[in-house]
Amino acid sequence: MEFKIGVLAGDGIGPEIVEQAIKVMDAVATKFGHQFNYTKALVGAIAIDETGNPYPDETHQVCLDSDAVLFGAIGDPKYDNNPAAKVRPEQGLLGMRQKLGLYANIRPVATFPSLIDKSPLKRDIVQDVDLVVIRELTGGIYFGARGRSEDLTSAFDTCVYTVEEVERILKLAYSYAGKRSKRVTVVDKANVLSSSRLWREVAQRVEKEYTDIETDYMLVDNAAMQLIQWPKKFDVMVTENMFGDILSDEASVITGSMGLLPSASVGRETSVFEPIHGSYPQAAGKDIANPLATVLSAAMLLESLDLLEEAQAVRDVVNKSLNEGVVTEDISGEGKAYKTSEVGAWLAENI
Ligand SMILES: NC(=O)c1ccc[n+]([C@@H]2O[C@H](COP(=O)([O-])OP(=O)(O)OC[C@H]3O[C@@H](n4cnc5c(N)ncnc54)[C@H](O)[C@@H]3O)[C@@H](O)[C@H]2O)c1
Ligand SMILES: CC(C)[C@H](C(=O)O)[C@@H](O)C(=O)O
Ligand SMILES: [Mg+2]
Repeated sequence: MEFKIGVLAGDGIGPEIVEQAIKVMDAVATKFGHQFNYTKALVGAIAIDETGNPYPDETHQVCLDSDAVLFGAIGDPKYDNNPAAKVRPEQGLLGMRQKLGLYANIRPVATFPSLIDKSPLKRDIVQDVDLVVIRELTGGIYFGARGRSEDLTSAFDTCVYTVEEVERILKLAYSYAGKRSKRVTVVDKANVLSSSRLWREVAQRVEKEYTDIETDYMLVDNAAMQLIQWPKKFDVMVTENMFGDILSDEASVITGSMGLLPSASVGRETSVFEPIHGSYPQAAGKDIANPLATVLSAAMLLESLDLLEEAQAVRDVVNKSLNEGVVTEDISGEGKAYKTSEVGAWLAENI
């Protein structure tokens, strides 16, 4: 079969890691007799440099015209270190999520058996963890009114959620839980925030529609602690935009590296598949970043195209590379550290 894939590599390590995922997708295409037609488009700092816009209209059109989009990462220290910058790479990512209506970000976190000892957490804590963070992606404090007082002595950000936004993400989380171990943990800060009290009110209503699913409510500070103390307690964790951002980075500690966690951003228009990590500027151009989060995002992309066997082949070859120690420096420990490009080539050869 033939598919149109939008490719938004972005900044920093973005191009290097996306290149490896494409090698793997091309190997899948050869093995299974498909054709992936890639269209590259600009996003982030590189898009600002070349067009002045972090998410140009042409890029949006490429996303709309694609069956799925593979995304690398955005972000550049020249903007991070300049709080006064008027246009920022992150606006490209947020603009894309908003314009494509990508309201749900699905971030699976599962232990890789061969990496158990790479986690700083104890073996019995990380063994057999299999959870998914479902992060609301187009609402909350990321998209509320923000600004600065006229005399510049204060600034504000606003966290707003509507009943409809909360209901929509909760329903997606419950339908996910229905296919898994039937447990949902709703994470909020309902003891303080009125937006969280709205979440809890809506959740208490939605919960009643899913009588076969067990619901827990947990305050986010407690959830941050329990996530690394007893991660096996969680199956589907659903939460608002900023809490989900923070908790999923925290969860990467369970697997052993930020370079391992993939995600799918789904919603109204074409879905986008993106590693949870950023542009890791310290590693840009050095061929050392772990490409597996992006390769596993490509596996989620294949799954979204109903290419289930193909997605499994990608997961299998990733596991094989981990078992055989063909890995980058973040998880190589005492063993040989392979280059980003070497890992990509090995995966493609062994698919
Ligand atoms: N989705 C995105 O595009 C995205 C996500 C997060 C951060 N950012 C942006 O990225 C820039 C850098 O942010 P940051 O340093 O806070 O976060 P980051 O995720 O880029 O890096 C944090 C740390 O995680 C590790 N890491 C990340 N990716 C890795 C990989 N593939 N292999 C091995 N180790 C990896 C490294 O130790 C790195 O120092 C900022 O401009 C930020 O806004 C973008
Ligand atoms: C870069 C930033 C805007 C983004 C977010 O906070 O959503 C990132 O941290 C992520 O997790 O994709
Ligand atoms: Mg993040």
